Amino acid sequence: MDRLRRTMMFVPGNNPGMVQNAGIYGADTIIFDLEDSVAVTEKDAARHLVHSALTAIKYPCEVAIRINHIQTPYGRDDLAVILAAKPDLIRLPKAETADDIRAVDEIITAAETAHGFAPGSIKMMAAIETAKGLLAAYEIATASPRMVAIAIGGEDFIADLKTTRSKSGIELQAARSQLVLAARAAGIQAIDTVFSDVNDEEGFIAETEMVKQLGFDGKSVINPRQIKLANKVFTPSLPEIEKAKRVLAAYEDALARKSGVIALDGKMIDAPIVARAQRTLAYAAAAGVI
Ligand SMILES: CC(=O)SCCNC(=O)CCNC(=O)[C@H](O)C(C)(C)COP(=O)(O)OP(=O)(O)OC[C@H]1O[C@@H](n2cnc3c(N)ncnc32)[C@H](O)[C@@H]1OP(=O)(O)O
Ligand SMILES: O=C([O-])CC(=O)C(=O)O
Ligand SMILES: [Mg+2]
Repeated sequence: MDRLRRTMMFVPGNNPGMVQNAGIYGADTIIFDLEDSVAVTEKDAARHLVHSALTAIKYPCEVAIRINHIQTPYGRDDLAVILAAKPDLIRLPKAETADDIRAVDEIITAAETAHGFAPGSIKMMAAIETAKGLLAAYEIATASPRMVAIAIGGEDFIADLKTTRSKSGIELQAARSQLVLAARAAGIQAIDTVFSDVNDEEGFIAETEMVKQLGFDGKSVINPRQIKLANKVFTPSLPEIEKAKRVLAAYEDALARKSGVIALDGKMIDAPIVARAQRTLAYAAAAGVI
C-alpha cells in the first residue's frame, strides 16, 4: 500500500509563521512552495527559510518542496539549497517532458551521493499544468523510479487551454480523467488540483467527492480548513469498511468450502470486488480508522 496522500497542503515558502506551524493541521503532506506563491524578489529568502525549517523542525507528516521549473533561473538553486536538508519529496511544477523529470532526478542522485543519503530516498512527483504536459503524462510518470505521483495544476492548465474555471469543472473533466489513466498505467498516485475559494465548504466537498469518484487518491489544498474535509472524503466510511469485511469473510468462507461461486446479499462477488475490498481495508488501516 502506498503512503496516504489524501491532502497535500501548499504553504508559501516565504511566510515564517505558516512554515513553522504547517505540521499541526493534519495534512498527509505539506508542500513548501518556492514557485508561484513566492515573488521573484523573495525566491532567495524563501529557499533559505525553508531549508532552516527542514533542519530545525521535525514535522509529523511527509514534507515536499515545490521547486521552480528546472528551466527557470531559480530551479537549480532551489535544489542546491533544499536537497542538503533532505526533504521527503520534490514536486516539479509545469512538467512537460520526461527530460524535465530526468534532469531533476540526476541532480537529486548527485546530492544523495554528496550528502551520504540512501540512494533513491528522496522521492519525486510532477504537476501537469499544460496541454503539452498532459499529452506526455505517462512518459513523465514513468521517467524515474523516484516518481510517486502526478498531479493536475488546474489554474495554469485552464489558462493554457484558454478557458476559465467554472463551478461544474467541465473544462477540466477530460484532463482529470486522462491524468488518472496515466497515473494508474504507471502504477503511481493521482492528485487533484487546488480549490481556491477557501470559504466555499460545500463546493470544496462536492469537487473532492467528484474527483475521488474519477479515481484520484488525494487533493492539493491551500488552507488548513480544507484538510479535514478532504481527508474525510478520501477515508473509507464505516459502512464501506463493514461491507469490505463482509465481502472478504464471504470470500474466505467460499475458499474454505472450495466453492467457485460466491454471493453476498444476492450479488455475485468476483475477483475485482475482492481486490476492491482489500484496498478499502488497507486504506482504512493506513488512515488509522481500523
Ligand atoms: C495556483 C497555485 O499555485 S496554489 C499554491 C500556491 N498558493 C498558496 O500556497 C496559498 C496558500 N494559502 C494561503 O496563503 C492562505 O490560506 C490564503 C491566503 C488562501 C487564505 O488566508 P487566510 O484567510 O489568512 O486563512 P485563514 O484565516 O483560514 O488562516 C487560518 C490560520 O491558518 C494559517 N494558514 C492559512 N493558510 C495556510 C497554509 N497554506 N499553510 C499554513 N498555514 C496556513 C494562517 O496563518 C492562520 O494561522 P493563525 O490562526 O495562526 O493566524
Ligand atoms: O498544482 C496545483 O494544484 C496548483 C497550481 O499550481 C495550479 O493550479 O496551477
Ligand atoms: Mg500552477
